[in-house]
Formats: sequence, C-alpha cells, structure tokens
Amino acid sequence: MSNLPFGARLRAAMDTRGPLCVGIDPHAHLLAAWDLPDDPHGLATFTYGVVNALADRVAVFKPQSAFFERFGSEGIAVLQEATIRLREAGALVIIDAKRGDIGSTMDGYAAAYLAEKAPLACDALTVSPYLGFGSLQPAIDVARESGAGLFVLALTSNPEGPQFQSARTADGPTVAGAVLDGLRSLNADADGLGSFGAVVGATIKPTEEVLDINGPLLAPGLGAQGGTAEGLAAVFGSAVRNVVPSSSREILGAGPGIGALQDAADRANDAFRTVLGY
Ligand SMILES: O=c1ccn([C@@H]2O[C@H](COP(=O)(O)O)[C@@H](O)[C@H]2O)c(=O)[nH]1
Repeated sequence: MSNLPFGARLRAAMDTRGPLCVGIDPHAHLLAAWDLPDDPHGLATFTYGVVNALADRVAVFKPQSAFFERFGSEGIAVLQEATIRLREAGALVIIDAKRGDIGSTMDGYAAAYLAEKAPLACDALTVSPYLGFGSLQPAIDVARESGAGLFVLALTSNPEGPQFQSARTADGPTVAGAVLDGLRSLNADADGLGSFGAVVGATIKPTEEVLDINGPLLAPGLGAQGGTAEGLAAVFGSAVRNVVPSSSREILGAGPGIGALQDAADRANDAFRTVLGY
C-alpha cells in the first residue's frame, strides 16, 4: 500500500480509470451461468476470470465476503489471492464483509483486514455501526495508521433499511444522520477526499440526511436492484462527485467471455463518468 491515505488513493484511481466499482459476488446462479461447478474450483475460475479481465482497467473492486465464506477456508484463500492480484494490478479493493462488534472484538477485525500486514489486507472494509458508532474506534485507529479506509453502513439499498436507519436517535438526528455526522467529523481534517466513507444505496428515496461528509459514498444497488446511473444525481445531489458506484450482478452476468466483461465494465464506467462529472 502506498503511504497516501485511502481517500487520496481512491480519488486518484477514479480520476485515472473512472469511478466504476465492480462487485465480485460469485453467486451459485452466476457460477452455473458461466458453466462452472458450485465448488471451490468453480469459485476460483470465476473470480480469477473477473480479475484477469478487469484488474488493469477498473479502479475499484468490491468482493462480497459471503460468497467466499460459503466455501470455508478454500473460499477465503480465493478471496485473499484475488485481493493480492487486484492490488498488484493497481486496483483498490473494498472487502464487503460488514463487520461490527464490541470494541475489543473490532480489534480482531482490524488485525484481519486493515493492519499493514493483515492476512486479508485490503484498501477498505465495510463495517456496521449498529453496536454504536464508537464501537468502530479500533478499526478507525488501525485504518488511520495503515492508510486504509472504512465504509460505514448509513442508508443501505435494501427496502428494509429505513426501519432502523430512519429511526430517530435520542439526540434528534436519524440513525443514518448520526452515522453521517460521525463520518463528517472523522474526515474534517482530510486533505482532499477523506478515507471514512458511507454506504448509501443508489436505490434510496430522497432523504433528509446531509450526504456531504467529505468522504466517499459507496453506492450499491445499481443494475440488479433497480438503481440507474441517471438516477444518481437525484439521490446524491451536491455530493455526487464523491460517489463510488458499485455494480455486481449486472457486470458479472456478461461473462465468462473476457471481451464481454470488458465491454460491460467500459459501458458502465462511461455512463458513470458522464453522470458524476468526470
Ligand atoms: O446497502 C447495501 C450494502 C451492500 N450491498 C452489497 O452490494 C452488492 C450488490 O450486488 P448487486 O448484484 O449489484 O445487486 C452485494 O454484495 C450486496 O451485499 C448492497 O447491495 N446494498
């Protein structure tokens, strides 16, 4: 990892390669569509196929840990190897594992994913704030030290999200608003884009929360979940430039052909470039 903080590396990567984040979600139905067995070998062929096709042309990848974990240690080994190969090719990797626990246990997750020599060292990790924003502090500290980033769930893309995220805290703001406030504080001293981002779905309805956190806004929900490139401006308003648009099934479904995967990624990247003002 370079010495620059995650936010600076992310801005540079998106400026160079475009803003698209490709999600690597090896669903069983995608392995079948690629004519691969639903086992660790199929997982490896699928994952390295995506890596070989796209590692040197896409800025950011977001492997979904669940689809690797379902194959146990063999699946984690593929996640680890893919992360190494992607980073060697100059791409950034956000591992989507949505970790969250009491502070003393967050130490363990930070050591697994965020520390300089972590076994699953990545550029950023998704984390869950539902044990309290302060419970994330160990991950925040280690990320600051190693130059990694975090994406904290704020306004997720799924329809069930508002049940908790739109609820009011005792202090007045919504739960999501309190998460965004916490992130804004963490990014206050950043030189350029901060390293502490929020997950804000591309599918959410117009919202009262202020999305300008001087940090990246990871936006899943595009394609398969119904979000569109054109819709991003309405959702993100003045914060649209900091959006990292993430698409998994929509891109992966174009495979297994390398050219078809590259065309799908290039088309998506072009659409996002236009809408996000690149
Ligand atoms: O709010 C959220 C947070 C995370 N995700 C994850 O992103 C991908 C979306 O996949 P698609 O195939 O592009 O729908 C998946 O890994 C989710 O777990 C999300 O969708 N929404």
